[in-house]
Amino acid sequence: MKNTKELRTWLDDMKLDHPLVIAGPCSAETEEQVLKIAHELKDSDVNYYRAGIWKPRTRPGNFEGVGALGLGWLKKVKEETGMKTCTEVANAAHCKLAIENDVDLLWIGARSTVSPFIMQEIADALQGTDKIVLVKNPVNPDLALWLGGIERLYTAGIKNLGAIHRGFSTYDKSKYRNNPNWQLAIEFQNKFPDLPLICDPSHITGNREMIQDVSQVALDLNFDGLMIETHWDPENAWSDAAQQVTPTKLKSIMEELKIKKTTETATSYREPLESLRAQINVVDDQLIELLGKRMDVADQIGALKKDQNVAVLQSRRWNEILGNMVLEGTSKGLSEEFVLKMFKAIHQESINHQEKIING
Ligand SMILES: O=C(O)C(=O)C[C@]1(C(=O)O)C=C[C@@H](O)C=C1
Repeated sequence: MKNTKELRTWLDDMKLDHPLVIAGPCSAETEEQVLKIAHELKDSDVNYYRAGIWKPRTRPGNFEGVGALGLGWLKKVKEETGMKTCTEVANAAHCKLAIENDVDLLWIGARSTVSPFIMQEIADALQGTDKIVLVKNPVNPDLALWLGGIERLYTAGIKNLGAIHRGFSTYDKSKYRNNPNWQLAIEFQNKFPDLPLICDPSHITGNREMIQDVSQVALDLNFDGLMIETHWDPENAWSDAAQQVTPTKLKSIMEELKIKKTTETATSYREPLESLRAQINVVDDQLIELLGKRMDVADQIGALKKDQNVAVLQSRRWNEILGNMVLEGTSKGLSEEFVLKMFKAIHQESINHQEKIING
């Protein structure tokens, strides 16, 4: 699959003056709940009404969705409000039922994207469909697996495609339910700048208080739209209660979001930008030059260690450097997280250099 402008035709054809908005409850619970939320969202920026019908849960025993019964409720949403509808599909049977019931947009969840078998089964079941199909990232930060899933659909003749960034599972404690790992989303855009990319701040945060901020970051990073779980009574939702917002809150989130231009041609922007970018280029060259010098010194230490039969890893020295650099870095306005990440990468490169000297 190659990047082409055609990948975004379905989105361009909608001629939206705001990001694409997909909203609705995490799960369809009752017909009354589905319709009540839909009516509250009818006169808003929402383009597609979402509701999970089949819910993959981490552990058995939780509410696993109402199943095919909910498809009739989504049909009613369309009849009564005119909003288009969408739901998650996870196997061939779901795809068949969703298409038969005229669901407009289907998404594939993170737990399905991880499995090439499931992705192929879904691609075969949807062969040639003109429905929009969005693929959530796999639970683990694996760009190739994510793109591979999308490619399976593309090869099956599905051309109205897109991706949803819902964050990545981590074992580390973090303020997010699923780590946004924005760098990976940036790499995704570098490879496929025209493939529509939607952010799911509900699953990234797991916490309704953080949805506004994460949505803003997504728009600042040129995401094309947002999928936000919305419930008329979030606290009592049957699934994901902590991350759903009310329809009123969703509307205020949309109003407060600052939508920025991709770029600007005015000289008042271009001229100072060019001069600042020239400065960045000089500093980047210096950084590379210095890193090269540091590795030369590491090579010399490596030769010494080889000579004296000493181990490459020197934890005490290494921890001393890390501690000092975090202090230095934070005093210059750098975050501890960044300093640690950067020096861990430098240390790894230094070890690789010494390994080559010692064993090469
Ligand atoms: O000080 C050393 O012994 C080094 O080899 C240098 C260095 C570094 O790059 O700073 C590399 C490996 C060690 O684990 C500790 C530090």
